[in-house]
Amino acid sequence: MMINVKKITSQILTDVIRKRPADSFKGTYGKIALIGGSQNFGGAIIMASLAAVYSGAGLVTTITDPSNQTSLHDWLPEAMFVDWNNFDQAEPIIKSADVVVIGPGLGTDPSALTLLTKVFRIAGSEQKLVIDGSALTLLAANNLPLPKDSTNILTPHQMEWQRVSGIKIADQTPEKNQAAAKQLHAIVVVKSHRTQVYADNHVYENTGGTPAQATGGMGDTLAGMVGGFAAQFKNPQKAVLAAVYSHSAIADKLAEKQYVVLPHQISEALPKFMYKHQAK
Ligand SMILES: NC(=O)C1=CN([C@@H]2O[C@H](COP(=O)(O)OP(=O)(O)OC[C@H]3O[C@@H](n4cnc5c(N)ncnc54)[C@H](O)[C@@H]3O)[C@@H](O)[C@H]2O)[C@@H](O)CC1
Ligand SMILES: Nc1ncnc2c1ncn2[C@@H]1O[C@H](COP(=O)(O)OP(=O)(O)O)[C@@H](O)[C@H]1O
Ligand SMILES: [Mg+2]
Repeated sequence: MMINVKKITSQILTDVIRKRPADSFKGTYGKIALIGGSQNFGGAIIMASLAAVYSGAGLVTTITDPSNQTSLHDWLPEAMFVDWNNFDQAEPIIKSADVVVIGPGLGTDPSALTLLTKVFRIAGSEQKLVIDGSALTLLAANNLPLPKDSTNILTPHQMEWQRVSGIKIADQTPEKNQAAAKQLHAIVVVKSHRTQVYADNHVYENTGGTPAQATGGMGDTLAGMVGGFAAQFKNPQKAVLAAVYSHSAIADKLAEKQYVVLPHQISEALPKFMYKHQAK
């Protein structure tokens, strides 16, 4: 049976980006832990962290390889750092986070699998887990079940989705994707030139996006934005839709005058973009 695909439009922005109440503090806007950034892929977790901070998240901790600490703080003094080899220090931070983003630049070596397994084990029912990049590749390759209590948000590109769902890229129809997303009990963002979101029994399709986004780090940035929005805005499904829409709307604007859009430019544009489109 034909599935009716709903379009993601600018309407989602004023619907989700609320005006900030005067009587608020950092905690009002959520705590996020971002986990990733192996020695080879340090940029991924820095771009994801940049996106989370610039989206307006209240407090951001980046749990990554110690080789990234200096460059992280060069880019983002707002983020706190934890050495991902020190799980005793990382665990309480992960447990008390409203949102955990895991996967950007995580890598697929045994230590990455151990860390992913530990995080899945402690994920709680109040938490939102954004699972991206190598975390998706690892969970597919090792048949790791998703944590059953947390709200899980997967952000695969089409090849990562093929690995996770078993559906070949050419066969990734809305019907097949929705069936696989339901089976996972997860919100699934299938990223492409017209990204689709599978959530609360609906299929949404983004109306924006430009080939100027086809560059490394663009998905890492989306993962950080999804985390930043999910940390601040109550409804997780709508927060994901607003992040997906904002990500391409900012890129479309930049691509009016640029051949390629650099992922960090999207993050840097977020504060002004969100101010402009917040609820009246
Ligand atoms: N600067 C950095 O540190 C960066 C780190 N990254 C990290 O690198 C790790 C690996 O991610 P990658 O996505 O690069 O590698 P993957 O191996 O997961 O996916 C890339 C492979 O999938 C195929 N593929 C992807 N999208 C496709 C599509 N739409 N159609 C057909 N084939 C497609 C490509 O041909 C390639 O073989 C992740 O953890 C990611 O976060 C990347 O985000 C790139 C930037
Ligand atoms: N031609 C395109 N048009 C619009 N968006 C695109 C295009 N190519 C890639 N993108 C977007 O760029 C991002 C790529 O994600 P991903 O492959 O995970 O990047 P990363 O290198 O950060 O892991 C997705 O959000 C995808 O929708
Ligand atoms: Mg990616």
